[in-house]
Amino acid sequence: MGSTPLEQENQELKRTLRIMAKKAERNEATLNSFFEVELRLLSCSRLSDLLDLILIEFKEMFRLNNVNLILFDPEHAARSLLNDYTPPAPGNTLRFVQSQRLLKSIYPNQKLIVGAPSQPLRNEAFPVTSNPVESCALLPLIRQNCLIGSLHLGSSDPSRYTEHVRYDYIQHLASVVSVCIENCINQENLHRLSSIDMLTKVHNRRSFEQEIVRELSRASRGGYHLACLFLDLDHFKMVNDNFGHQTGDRVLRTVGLFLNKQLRKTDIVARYGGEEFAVLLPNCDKAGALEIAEGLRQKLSKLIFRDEASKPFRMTTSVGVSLCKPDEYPKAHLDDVSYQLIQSADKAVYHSKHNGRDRVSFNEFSGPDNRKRKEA
Ligand SMILES: Nc1nc2c(ncn2[C@@H]2O[C@H](COP(=O)(O)OP(=O)(O)OP(=O)(O)O)[C@@H](O)[C@H]2O)c(=O)[nH]1
Repeated sequence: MGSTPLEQENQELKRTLRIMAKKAERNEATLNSFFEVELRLLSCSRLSDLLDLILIEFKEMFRLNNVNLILFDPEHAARSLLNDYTPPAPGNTLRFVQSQRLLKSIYPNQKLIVGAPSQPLRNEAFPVTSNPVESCALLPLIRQNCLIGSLHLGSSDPSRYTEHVRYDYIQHLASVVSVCIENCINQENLHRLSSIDMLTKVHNRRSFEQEIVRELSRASRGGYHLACLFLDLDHFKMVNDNFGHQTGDRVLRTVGLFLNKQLRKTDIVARYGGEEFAVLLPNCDKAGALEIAEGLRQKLSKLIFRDEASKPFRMTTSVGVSLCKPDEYPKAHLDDVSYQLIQSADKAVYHSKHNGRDRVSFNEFSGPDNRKRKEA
């Protein structure tokens, strides 16, 4: 027997209700995952972590085929923080622009773009892609009414982003991404500024003293040596006296640049005082540290500097080396170990100066002495 129209209507209503309940469930799950994403964005303090989250994890979290980003970076503020960063698809997923022309052409009214992209838009937003983009959301990244970038979400599903739906959440997401990008760049640059020596662009003394504790902790965990070199330019006062302070400054800048170039990325170069540089060599034993120290001394003595009248001159350097294996002092406070390691390398420089300069001396690390640190 067939059902009555009332029963049919009832069944239809029930079906609609079930669909609506499913939709509500889905929406709630989406909203929750959006909140999660937002929290993760806000907790990134490094630009590279933030970019990984956007360019790699967004794809999976939002089930997208492509996520690309353009950043307006006129003064290389972002790029300078990303020296070691490789985007997931280099050259395609992350691009930097120095002028706002491209961004202004994509967003003439600074408004979100959704739907199937036109061919020119597709070329700009998804320049090289193996996955078809049938619909997309292009989000203008705006700070203080200024376009700072563009985030492109691409899907192979033509119905994923359509012109007839409001996308309040992704608009909100774009605002959060914009704030996070700006914050990461500012925070990291501020941190960098406070840790570098403005004249030579290597670490300053404060930063060196933080780094040495960090490196000692790493060396202790890894069970390896940390070598510390002190390099003190000989008779530097004469450079200032004979050629002027500006030439002296130029010498210091050149030496800072030279040391940074000569050493590995994992080594730390710092200006410890006026004409004194300090270097940390992680995972380097005595023979290795002495060889590096001697190599630096020899190369430094061959560097040619010029005075204000372009007259060439050379300089020599006294070097002090010490090293320790911090896991041999498991009970010691790392501040005490670092204090003693610095003292030890400083003593070694003193020996070099005392024995005629332009040489490398080694001083045996005698173990941490917490009394000395407290007296100092
Ligand atoms: N141009 C310049 N000179 C500096 C700077 N900081 C310190 N100095 C100078 O570095 C010189 C250090 O002189 P001294 O400590 O006597 O050492 P030195 O002449 O190198 O002699 P030895 O170390 O004994 O070989 C002083 O003249 C300081 O004025 C700086 O930032 N720029």
